[in-house]
Amino acid sequence: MKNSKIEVSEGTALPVMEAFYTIQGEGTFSGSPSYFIRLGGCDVGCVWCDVKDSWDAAKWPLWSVDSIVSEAMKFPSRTVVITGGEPLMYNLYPLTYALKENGFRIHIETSGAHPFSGIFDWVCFSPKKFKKPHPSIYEKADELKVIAYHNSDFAFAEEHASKVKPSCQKLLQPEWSKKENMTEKVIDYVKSNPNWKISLQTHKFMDIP
Ligand SMILES: C[S@@+](CC[C@H](N)C(=O)[O-])C[C@H]1O[C@@H](n2cnc3c(N)ncnc32)[C@H](O)[C@@H]1O
Ligand SMILES: Nc1nc2[nH]cc(C(=O)O)c2c(=O)[nH]1
Ligand code: SF4
Ligand SMILES: [Mg+2]
Repeated sequence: MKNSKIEVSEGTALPVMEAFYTIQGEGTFSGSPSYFIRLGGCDVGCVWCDVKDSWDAAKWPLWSVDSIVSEAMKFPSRTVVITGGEPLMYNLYPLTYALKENGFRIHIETSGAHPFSGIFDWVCFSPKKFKKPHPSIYEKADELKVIAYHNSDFAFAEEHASKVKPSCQKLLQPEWSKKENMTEKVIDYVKSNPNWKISLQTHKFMDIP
């Protein structure tokens, strides 16, 4: 067995905080049954992050790529969502290659703060003010999902919208703790700017993972 640090740097073993079968709650594929793989580790530091427990990678066990894939195979959906933490902190080629070989459709949820790696069918890019995105994300993003927490987030959303490819879906998602106030603003913004759509965290309303 190789040194585990080398395995993580090569992406053949990864820290897994949790892996669970649920319904994609957000974005373009909201409502789709999906297997979520949540990798541990994030250095972005969003003040409103709903999964702060994920930040310290050392807290989470290392799983081999083979064990991640064999767990995913136990569920009926062939769509996996790789999230975190920030999944692009790792080399995602070994994991995504192995998932593809086993017939999965692969989505990612990322802040884009690290260089892009891996093979994906759908890339959800959620840029953050707390750590600038790496330029490699802009040509990869299929969905731009900006969290509306403050009024300045609409201008931040437009700044990133100007850099993604024309086919990229543009979504505004109210930050959960500010949803009473921000949902109203998001509704008004989208009605005046119809190239945007609303994304809600529907899993939280349904009280599912
Ligand atoms: C927990 S993050 C993990 C993936 C990656 N680090 C990222 O931020 O895209 C998954 C998604 O949840 C969103 N999110 C996190 N906390 C949120 C909150 N309090 N309200 C609304 N969306 C939130 C993120 O913007 C991202 O789109
Ligand atoms: N149901 C459900 N849908 C989600 N979409 C993105 C999530 C994430 O945390 O990346 C998430 C999540 O945590 N649960
Ligand atoms: S980038 Fe994602 S995981 Fe990291 S702090 Fe922000 S929302 Fe949380
Ligand atoms: Mg979540």
